[in-house]
Amino acid sequence: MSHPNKKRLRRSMMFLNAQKPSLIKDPYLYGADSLMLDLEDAVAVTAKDTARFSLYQALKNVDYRGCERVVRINGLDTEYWKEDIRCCIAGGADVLRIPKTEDAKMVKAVEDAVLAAEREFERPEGSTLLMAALESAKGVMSAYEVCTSSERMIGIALSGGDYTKDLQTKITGTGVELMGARQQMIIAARAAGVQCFDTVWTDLDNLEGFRKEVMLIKDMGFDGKSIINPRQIPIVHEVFTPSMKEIIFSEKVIREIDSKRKEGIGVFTVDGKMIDIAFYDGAQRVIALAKASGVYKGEL
Ligand SMILES: CC(=O)SCCNC(=O)CCNC(=O)[C@H](O)C(C)(C)COP(=O)(O)OP(=O)(O)OC[C@H]1O[C@@H](n2cnc3c(N)ncnc32)[C@H](O)[C@@H]1OP(=O)(O)O
Ligand SMILES: O=C([O-])CC(=O)C(=O)O
Ligand SMILES: [Mg+2]
Repeated sequence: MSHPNKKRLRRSMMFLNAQKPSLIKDPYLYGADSLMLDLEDAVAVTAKDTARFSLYQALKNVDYRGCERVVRINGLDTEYWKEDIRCCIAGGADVLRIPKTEDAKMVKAVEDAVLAAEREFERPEGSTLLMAALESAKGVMSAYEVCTSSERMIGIALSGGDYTKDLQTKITGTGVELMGARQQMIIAARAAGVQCFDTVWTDLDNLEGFRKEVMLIKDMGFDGKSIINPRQIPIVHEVFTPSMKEIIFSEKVIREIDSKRKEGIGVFTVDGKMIDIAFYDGAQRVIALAKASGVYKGEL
């Protein structure tokens, strides 16, 4: 099974609380690549049923205008997750985010419930995608097995709040406590051919610190970031969208490699930088990201 949306653009994945009907009505207006409607930690235990009901109504009745609808279900150690899944599939969610994922067995349990619900509500089998949040040392240690646990898996996301609790440290704002997890997760995701997303930044008014963190994770290779507030969207998009300078350089690299190959030349320079075939895929990736982000005006 290969799903057309498995690798779509997911620079910004914005959480919103499914408990508040006002929040989930028209949030696509903010322009995040994906919306993550939360049934888990943003929803008080006393409001789980009402949140699920308002989520179902929103999935059924709101036109999200192409914005991907991810739902974070409750954890597998709760009494809620099975009903969450039925409600998501009945409503037509695009992706389910599994919180606190520790191993492939947990993904398989969700996959079984999703397939049963797709049959029950007559949705195409395999149409619902999955992603897994890793929120513990054990989860991060299992990153590769989780990435390869299901054909439905789009990728893994670091969940720094719960993860640092498990590591017996805290979010410092410097990123030092998340370094090992980020490195291990991006390597696992790339080895498995799936996407990798960074954790939320909760220090809402510190937008400079946020920008630094986005730049760091972009340079590490991440595909995007979980976010919690519309103010964070333009920063993520600015950092993740290739600049005109990068686009023009990548075009030159692609064209020069194509033409030098015909002349039998393997290594040369572009704007004073050594280039050979090893740089081809990276340049193609910049152009693909520019196209997906809607900023490419060239002819490649
Ligand atoms: C550790 C974890 O588990 S993280 C995942 C769970 N957390 C969440 O889902 C939290 C999502 N975010 C939020 O609920 C809010 O942004 C808060 C509570 C953090 C801050 O709320 P506020 O102080 O109201 O933020 P702010 O003043 O920037 O809001 C501005 C506008 O954006 C809206 N807004 C804020 N956050 C969101 C959001 N995540 N999605 C959609 N709209 C939002 C507000 O409703 C407000 O709209 P209005 O001007 O029409 O009233
Ligand atoms: O997924 C996230 O980034 C939010 C979260 O649950 C956590 O930090 O524990
Ligand atoms: Mg968490």
